[in-house]
Amino acid sequence: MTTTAAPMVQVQGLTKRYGDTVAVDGVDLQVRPGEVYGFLGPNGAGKTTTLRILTGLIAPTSGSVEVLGGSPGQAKVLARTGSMIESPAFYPYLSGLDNLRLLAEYAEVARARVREVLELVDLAERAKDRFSTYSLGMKQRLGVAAALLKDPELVILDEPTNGLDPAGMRDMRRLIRELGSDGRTVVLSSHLLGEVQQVCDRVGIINAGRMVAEHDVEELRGQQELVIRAKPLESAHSVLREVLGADAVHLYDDTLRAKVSPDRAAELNRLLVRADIAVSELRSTERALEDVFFELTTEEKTHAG
Ligand SMILES: Nc1ncnc2c1ncn2[C@@H]1O[C@H](COP(=O)(O)OP(=O)(O)OP(=O)(O)O)[C@@H](O)[C@H]1O
Repeated sequence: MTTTAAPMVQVQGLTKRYGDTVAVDGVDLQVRPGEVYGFLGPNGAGKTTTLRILTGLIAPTSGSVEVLGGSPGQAKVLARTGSMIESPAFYPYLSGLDNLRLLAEYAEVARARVREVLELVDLAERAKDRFSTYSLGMKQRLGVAAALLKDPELVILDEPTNGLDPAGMRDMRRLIRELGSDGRTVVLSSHLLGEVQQVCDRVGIINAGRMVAEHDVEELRGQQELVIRAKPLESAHSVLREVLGADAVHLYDDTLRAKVSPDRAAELNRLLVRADIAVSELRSTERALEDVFFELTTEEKTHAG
């Protein structure tokens, strides 16, 4: 665990182009010591590209990237970083144990550490079975075990639950939470909101190569809004827009969602009734991360034209 407050990862204006494709477009992000940071975005948003840059696998086109106070790929940085980017490669005919022993030897890590990481990822009992007999979840957990061999301060995992069944996902989530509570800093990418909500402290949302938001998960979850069901809905929409501003009211299925404090419910109800609108429901709710995500990514699309 690090005692300095300096960020573990500091990225500014990061851009990566492949010919005409801009995979990552001016991304800023900051990962703080000890947090589990979720890098969330739909397929093709630029998550893997960014994580590959953070681990020094590829070079950025432009922008500044600092990992653990150094440059990605530098030996002293790699020594303190563990990563699993895309599916980890292991020898199918060797056991999990022997695969890790080979890696440990290569990385000059003590053999005893192999047992420790197998325990950590809950694979000790199947350690002597061939890799090819493992379930996808076990293969992924072995990938995490490999990433942990050097006892890294920073762990970078690209879509660690991708393709796993519900039980495999649950085990992986539990493992990530354990890593986080151990004082390690974890950066993971995911296209699953629920997952990020369950395991991360902070989330950076990326869409079409651009960072659309960076928030505390609690802060996002804690945002309140009013759900209003009324007839005619369009009239209710225009009344609320007038009072609250166009940005604060959205149509969502057959309801209106207003980003206001629940204290204003009675006042808004009065206004609607006075305008001859029948209000059948008016309640406050916490905004789901999914709504926030949807709103941010569609806004971004609109801005991008
Ligand atoms: N080596 C490459 N050559 C050309 N284009 C690439 C390359 N790698 C990624 N891209 C493109 O860059 C964009 C971002 O890809 P990236 O893999 O980073 O997204 P992602 O968010 O990780 O999505 P996924 O979850 O689908 O992997 C995509 O349009 C992708 O096709």
